[in-house]
Amino acid sequence: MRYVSTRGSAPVLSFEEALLTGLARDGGLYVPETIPTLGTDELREMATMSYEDVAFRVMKPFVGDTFSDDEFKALIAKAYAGFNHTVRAPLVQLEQGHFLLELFHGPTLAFKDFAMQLIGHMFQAVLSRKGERVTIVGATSGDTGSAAIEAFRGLDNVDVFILFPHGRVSEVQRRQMTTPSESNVHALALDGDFDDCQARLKDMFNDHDFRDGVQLAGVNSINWGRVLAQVVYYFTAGLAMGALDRKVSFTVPTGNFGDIFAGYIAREMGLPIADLVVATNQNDILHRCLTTGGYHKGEVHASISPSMDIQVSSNFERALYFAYGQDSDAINALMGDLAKGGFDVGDNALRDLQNTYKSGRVSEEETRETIKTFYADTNELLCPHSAIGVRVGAALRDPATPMITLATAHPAKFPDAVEAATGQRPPLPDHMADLFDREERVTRVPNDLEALKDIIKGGIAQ
Ligand SMILES: Cc1ncc(COP(=O)(O)O)c(C=O)c1O
Ligand SMILES: N[C@@H](CCOP(=O)(O)O)C(=O)O
Repeated sequence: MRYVSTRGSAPVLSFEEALLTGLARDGGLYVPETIPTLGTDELREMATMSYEDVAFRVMKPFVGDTFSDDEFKALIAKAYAGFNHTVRAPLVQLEQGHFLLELFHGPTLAFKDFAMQLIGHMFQAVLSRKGERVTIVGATSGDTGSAAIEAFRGLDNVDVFILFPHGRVSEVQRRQMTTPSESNVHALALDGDFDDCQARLKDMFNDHDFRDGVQLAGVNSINWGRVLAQVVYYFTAGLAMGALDRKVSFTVPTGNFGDIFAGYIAREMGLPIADLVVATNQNDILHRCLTTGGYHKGEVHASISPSMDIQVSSNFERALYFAYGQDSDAINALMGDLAKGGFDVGDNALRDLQNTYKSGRVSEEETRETIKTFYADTNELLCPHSAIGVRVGAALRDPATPMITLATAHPAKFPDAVEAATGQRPPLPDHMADLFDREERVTRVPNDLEALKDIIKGGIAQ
């Protein structure tokens, strides 16, 4: 399998190279040159397999010969051994025809663990084989950062620097990033919003001297490995719901568009999916774009679903690339316009996007109301991001097609918002029970590329 950049002029890479490269050298995102498909017989066999066995079947065609089959199976087994649920991603029925896919049973309580735990083990295997070390820099609105730190803490061939927007993540999220004591972990609180963090990260990748000098690597969904690992749970959930005999739909709380794009890949691979529904919070640029075709940047408004406080949605570039028939010239033009403020999607591409994705938007008040009603009806707590998915999923579902809404984080990561809506404070699980007693270590950093580069160069282990 070969990987090409959405912008068309970066080298074509193998899976191993794409994993270590992160952002393409032309500023684009790597995508597989072709999307492999799985036949009905293979899907039928997968319907009764464990999460790990499905993961192997789904990812193997993309990974090629980077790992032997036995090595790849062992990496997958290690990745999910620490999850706190035997089926890894359980489905819970919400109401007739509407199901919740719980993706928060990993070590940091968010869906990011599914991919991050796996690519952590993949990085270790590849780096030890090559005798190389890398500097991972990540941008986070809260969950990618904690998952990355958990996956890479204490490794001696990796330094990990995480940029998060100062004051704009939940206290639990912040402490997950600032309390690990390993010297290869560096939590950087940036004066800005998540879009600033992600923009500075991409600036670092686009500064080739810096990137080569520090052996920069990325574990955001910039990295194809992240998106790939997230494709798996669409298969386990869809097949468990009988997707071979009837289509199923998914609703996905969305910000950087990596998770919903993984659903698109699952559908292209042959999983019978009816609707893929994008659910946004008040930062609704994706919903507006899918509705009107206009993608114009505004201010990021802080919300009670902070992980989705995003305006410049990185993976939307991948979606546009396919909507424009893999035309990298078109993507270069759109991304050039985005740098100046925004763009309008062409008519054909917009039709394609609208055939591929549906969308809905949920206000702050509606999010609180959904958490409250859900608690009153079920006695269960929902995280604000998952609540946004549940509300949009319920509104847009077709009664004849099962709807699976992704529950992307555990309510205990957002206790203030959940308590304000329900009066109930969700307790942290045992392994994090002393989180508020642990000492924090964080560097406050300016939204300034040169300053950040200096901080990172100075922090790398010699
Ligand atoms: C809890 C939670 N829900 C939803 C999202 C949005 O996912 P994506 O950025 O893949 O669209 C995020 C951030 O990635 C998140 O952390
Ligand atoms: N919501 C994310 C933002 C980064 O997304 P990624 O999928 O590109 O890593 C977060 O929690 O950090």
